[in-house]
Amino acid sequence: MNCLYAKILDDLYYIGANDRQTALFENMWPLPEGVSYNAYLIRDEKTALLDTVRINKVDGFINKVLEVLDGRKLDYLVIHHMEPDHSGCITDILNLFPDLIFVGNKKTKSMLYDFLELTPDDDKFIEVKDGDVLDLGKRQLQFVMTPMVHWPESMVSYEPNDKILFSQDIFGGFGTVDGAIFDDQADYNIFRSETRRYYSNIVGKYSMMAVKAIEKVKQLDINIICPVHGFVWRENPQTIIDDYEKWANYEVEDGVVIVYGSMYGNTEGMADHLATFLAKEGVKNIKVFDVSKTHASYILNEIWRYKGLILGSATYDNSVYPNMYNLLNVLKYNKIKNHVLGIFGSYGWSGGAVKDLKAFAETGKYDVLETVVEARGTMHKEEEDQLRLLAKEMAEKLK
Ligand SMILES: Cc1cc2nc3c(=O)[nH]c(=O)nc-3n(C[C@H](O)[C@H](O)[C@H](O)COP(=O)(O)O)c2cc1C
Repeated sequence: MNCLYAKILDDLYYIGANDRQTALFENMWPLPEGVSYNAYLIRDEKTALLDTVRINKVDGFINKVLEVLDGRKLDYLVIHHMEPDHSGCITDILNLFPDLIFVGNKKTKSMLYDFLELTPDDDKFIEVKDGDVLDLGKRQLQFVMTPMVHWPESMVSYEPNDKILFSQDIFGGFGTVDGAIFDDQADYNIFRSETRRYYSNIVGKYSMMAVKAIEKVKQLDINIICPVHGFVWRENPQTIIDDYEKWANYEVEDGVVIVYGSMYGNTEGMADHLATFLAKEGVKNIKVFDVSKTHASYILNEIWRYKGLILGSATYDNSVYPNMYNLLNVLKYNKIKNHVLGIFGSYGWSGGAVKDLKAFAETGKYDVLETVVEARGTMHKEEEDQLRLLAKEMAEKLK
């Protein structure tokens, strides 16, 4: 039965599960490299389980919890986050240890009823607020509220003796933990893109709240970060703090993402010409995506990374191409900032795509390039020259 287990420190254990079976996280985001659900168990004068895993991994998880408890009962179940990928086994754990005491905040308590129909008595639920401490014996857990990162009840806890942050979704990423549970056992560069894809698609829209949460946890002296997805950071926790801080502040690198929506190749041809012109202008990182082919989560991941964004669309029923419309919505609700935006498109008779792209540009905080290129049918010499100009304007902005 799949279940991962590792000793982090004396009487502190990682218990988690790799999920390579689920195709789509939240039934939306592709998981080609899987995802891990991480929980932690502290064996002190009191025992405490920090979160659980998704229900599809319940059997292995329960076995491992029992093994690590080694005959002891579970005193506390700390719930940092009620999303089902972490709360999925709560009822099973409660069935095993009916006397356990839940630890959560006010919102957690109501969610226990909303999602699991659990109504613990007052003496079976410790309601914590910012700064409250749960004493386990040698170790304590100090709670820090991190609302909307990325649910209202989300909170983290800090263990001051060993300087450990149990950070729930914050500092997590997609990708299974393949043998290497700790950051010093693996090359993070291999996982960075999947971590950014997790951030940009799952946490990104709450970036304002993420900035606040990161500011709060940065006040703590941290040696180890234990998130609920991905590595345990014990060698270089600052690496993931720096990455998250950068992404939450929409800090970007030089480079351009071109995304196009095209049925018969006219818009695609413009995109390829534009990429060539950008390269000639000396732009180094250029990525071109067909909006109908690449899942929006990958496109958003690259947009989150690079400063330049150029959107091109064929006209479809007087409007922007439907799959591009979907991406525009993704960009809108993620409140993308710090980007230079270019626009191009193609139409057959009365147009519509470029008009819609221009209207989209006004909905966000984009630095919109002056040249907008619109071809009737295929790109002609005039549009080719305009695309060259558009590339030049973008390159100038990246200098
Ligand atoms: C299903 C369909 C619907 C279209 N609707 C419109 C339209 O409403 N207005 C318009 O000007 N052109 C319309 N066109 C024409 C395309 O926008 C035009 O052929 C464009 O060059 C296609 O670009 P592409 O080769 O990148 O797909 C439509 C084309 C198709 C195939």
